Amino acid sequence: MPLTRDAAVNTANVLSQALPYLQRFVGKTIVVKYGGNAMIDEELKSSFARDMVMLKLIGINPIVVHGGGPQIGELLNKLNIESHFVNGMRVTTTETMDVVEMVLGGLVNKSIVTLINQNGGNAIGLTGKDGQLLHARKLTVTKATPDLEKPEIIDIGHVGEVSSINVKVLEMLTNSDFIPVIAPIGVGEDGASYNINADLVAGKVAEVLKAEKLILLTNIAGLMDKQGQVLTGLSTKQVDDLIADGTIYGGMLPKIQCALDAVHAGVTSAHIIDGRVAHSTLLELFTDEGVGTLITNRKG
Ligand SMILES: Nc1ncnc2c1ncn2[C@@H]1O[C@H](COP(=O)(O)OP(=O)(O)O)[C@@H](O)[C@H]1O
Ligand SMILES: CC(=O)N[C@@H](CCC(=O)OP(=O)(O)O)C(=O)O
Repeated sequence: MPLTRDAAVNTANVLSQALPYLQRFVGKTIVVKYGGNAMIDEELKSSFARDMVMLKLIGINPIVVHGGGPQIGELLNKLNIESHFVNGMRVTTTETMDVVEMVLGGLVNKSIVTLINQNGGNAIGLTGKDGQLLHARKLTVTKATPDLEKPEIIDIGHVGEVSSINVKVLEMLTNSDFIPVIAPIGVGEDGASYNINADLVAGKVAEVLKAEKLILLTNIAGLMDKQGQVLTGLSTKQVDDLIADGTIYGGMLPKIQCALDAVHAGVTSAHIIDGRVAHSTLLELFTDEGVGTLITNRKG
């Protein structure tokens, strides 16, 4: 349907208002973490894919890292395997690791790649095994005990952290106009698979690429205080206090940790935004309002 004159003028105004942001971000790399909880319905998934295609077309370099926690949980459920989490990380037995690899590297990765390609982009899906993109080592998780000198070490199985990233693979793809879509599975020195929290992978990718922004799309309006108000412009000290008093828990723990690590390592800003809002990435990048929690490297 053709636009009315008013609607057409409005569209032109919106495009024109985006000009200063375009000037700032063209040529820059933006790492977007697409959480499994933000993959709600087909329309929303399609709006995400269109945003990535549009960024690439206008000369911004999007790198997608995806999650898929709820999708893994669904298949584990069908297989009668229980899900357990420690500090927001899935306890990953050998049996669970197989399911994680199938769901993330197969189902979820290929559905995002297909959507981007259907919308006119050129996406290539990778797990950390492809081109040895993500080298991983076992993650050590500790729990405080009354004896502060000796925290208890908890074994959560095949859960990893990124030890190094083969940046050449990403550079090769992005220089050839592809959009990399990365599933958070790492490879150990012995070739073993590691399940890595997708937020942590996105944060590390943003760090090594010296990205302009790390955008974390999730299923909540942002980082909230106890009253449910979205918090923004937080310092490291404030975040530590919010973790200590239990305001930040579960899946928000790795998210906030990787956002802080990324900005400390030189990423200009990290954003935790509501992936349930259509075109939330474009709103965050190209409007003054923004749509979530902004974290920058502020001391205090
Ligand atoms: N302070 C907080 N503010 C907002 N969400 C929080 C907070 N603490 C914990 N959460 C939880 O973290 C969840 C987001 O993490 P997670 O479910 O792992 O998302 P994703 O799948 O997008 O990575 C929220 O839905 C919320 O339940
Ligand atoms: C170790 C660990 O917890 N890995 C995650 C990987 C997927 C993920 O991070 O998905 P979301 O971003 O959708 O939560 C998991 O198994 O659920």
